[in-house]
Amino acid sequence: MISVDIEIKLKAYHGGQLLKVKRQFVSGSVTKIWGPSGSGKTTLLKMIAGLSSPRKGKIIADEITWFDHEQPINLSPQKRHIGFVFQNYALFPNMTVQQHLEYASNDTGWIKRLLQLGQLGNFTTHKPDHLSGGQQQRLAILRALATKPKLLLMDEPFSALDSKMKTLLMEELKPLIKQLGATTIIVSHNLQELEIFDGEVMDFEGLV
Ligand SMILES: Nc1ncnc2c1ncn2[C@@H]1O[C@H](COP(=O)(O)OP(=O)(O)OP(=O)(O)O)[C@@H](O)[C@H]1O
Repeated sequence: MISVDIEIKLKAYHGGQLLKVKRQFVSGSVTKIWGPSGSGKTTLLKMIAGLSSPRKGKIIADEITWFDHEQPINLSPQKRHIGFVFQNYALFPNMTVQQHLEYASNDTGWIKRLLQLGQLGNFTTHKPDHLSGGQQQRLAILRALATKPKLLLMDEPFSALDSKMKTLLMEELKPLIKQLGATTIIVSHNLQELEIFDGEVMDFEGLV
């Protein structure tokens, strides 16, 4: 269970609005986050991942405090053991597909399975600038899964994929996430595309 009770002062949204999020994410569940552009969806993911700090509040994961502004405690992203798919992929320009995955995992069987999942088996020696946008996005997803994270945060993870690839990938991703037992939070502008995942919707409209 991840318990989030935080306040974030959004820097530019209508001149500095306060975003309050109080929510529990049940272990192994999928939550789909939807809301207007600029409402703070990415910012929330970054706060959970430890890449930015809330103004106030607490984040507790399985009884371990990740963030508490009073104590103060702020665990580094490395200690939170999260898989993060960034909206802009954040790939390493000098690493090949294979190196991206080996950087995150030394489980060769798992890497092979991920390459199959993302249909990147024929591109293992390619660096990001020799991959299409959709291939880059798939690599970002595979890299996030490589560490077998218990918490998977995905920010618009399917936006660059054609509908056939999207469906295929999601169909394979669903059992894989279940196998990992990963608590999953997916930000998407298109809730319909996430239909395959059973889970609650968290609506950001009206939160700020
Ligand atoms: N670390 C931060 N602390 C406070 N505010 C931030 C931080 N990072 C970004 N912001 C501001 O928060 C607002 C929301 O940005 P964010 O990227 O979270 O929106 P979003 O809902 O993900 O939007 P989109 O759907 O367009 O991706 C922006 O105005 C941005 O400037």
